[in-house]
Amino acid sequence: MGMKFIKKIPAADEIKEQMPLPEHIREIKAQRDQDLRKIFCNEDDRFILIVGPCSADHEDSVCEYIEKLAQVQDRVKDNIFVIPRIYTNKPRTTGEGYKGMAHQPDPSKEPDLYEGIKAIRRLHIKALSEFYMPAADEMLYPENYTYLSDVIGYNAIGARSVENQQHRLAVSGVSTPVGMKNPTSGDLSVMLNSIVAAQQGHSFIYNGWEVATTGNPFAHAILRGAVDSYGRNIPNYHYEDLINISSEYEKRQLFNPAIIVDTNHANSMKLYYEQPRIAREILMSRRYDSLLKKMIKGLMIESYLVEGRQGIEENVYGKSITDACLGWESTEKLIYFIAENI
Ligand SMILES: O=C[C@H](O)[C@H](O)COP(=O)(O)O
Ligand SMILES: C=C(OP(=O)(O)O)C(=O)O
Repeated sequence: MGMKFIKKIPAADEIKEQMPLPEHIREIKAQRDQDLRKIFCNEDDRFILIVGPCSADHEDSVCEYIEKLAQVQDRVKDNIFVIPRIYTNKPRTTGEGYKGMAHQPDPSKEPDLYEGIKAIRRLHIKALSEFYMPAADEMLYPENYTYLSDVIGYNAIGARSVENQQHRLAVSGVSTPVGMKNPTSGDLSVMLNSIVAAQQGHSFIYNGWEVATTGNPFAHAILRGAVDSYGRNIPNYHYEDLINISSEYEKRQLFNPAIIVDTNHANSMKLYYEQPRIAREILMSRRYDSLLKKMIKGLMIESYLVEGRQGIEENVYGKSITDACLGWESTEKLIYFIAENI
């Protein structure tokens, strides 16, 4: 077997016991989770913004970013529900490159998965305890979800994982909203089928247990654009796309139909500075059509303290080492614009 067993990682219960979420924060989180579910049930018409760095690479810069976001959240709280992105696992197209804090708690050092698991739990607990906003993360490794299940407010299943059965079944056992992204090919039936699967209960093997789930009625769609067989980008945020997708989605008679639009990735062709323009266009489409107004519940925006991206060795504080992000000033302006124009 070409696999070396390096270290036995303690089970989630053990790590949670060592690093508990304080009781009063649990209550705040439960309230915030309840508020978010109400948005998905159409009982609250606030617009969701899932916003933050492409990857949560350093605890200090990510927390500084979220502190700024919390101040803005306070000013726009009547119209906008902010979910910070704390993305601690990164899927990679070829397997090469930084795979997130879960792999490398210090991006300049060698991978250390045991320290990584503790580092990502520490970061989620710190951000939640200081700023009271449960964050979004990508459920890249379904088996690792248990290490964070009490702290995360929103999960996404990425474009490279959404057709995978274990991801879909794991989502069926999550009680907070989970966004299922369209796959990189753009095939919408894959995304819609993943929602069908996640909304039903299943029995399967998970972390050495036979488990049964009841289905997640808050599994929904995230549109992130696509790439064709020649590597060209095909956005899916334009008015006609949104109308077609919303009608297809409605036909399936799923629980709580909802769409989040990712303004970066293949929608912006990874041109991070296009995100404000794309966000404006989506707001306009939403205002124009009542079905879109109901279905499009929010946006996902990639943003960090400093705009753009850098090589992992460059060490600019608060600048992305994965995909290029919008800088803080443009992000703040964009959030206020959205708050005034939804
Ligand atoms: O969001 C980040 C990236 O788009 C995703 O992880 C894939 O990255 P890569 O194509 O640079 O590997
Ligand atoms: C990896 C991400 O997205 P996608 O799965 O759409 O590529 C992401 O949102 O960081």
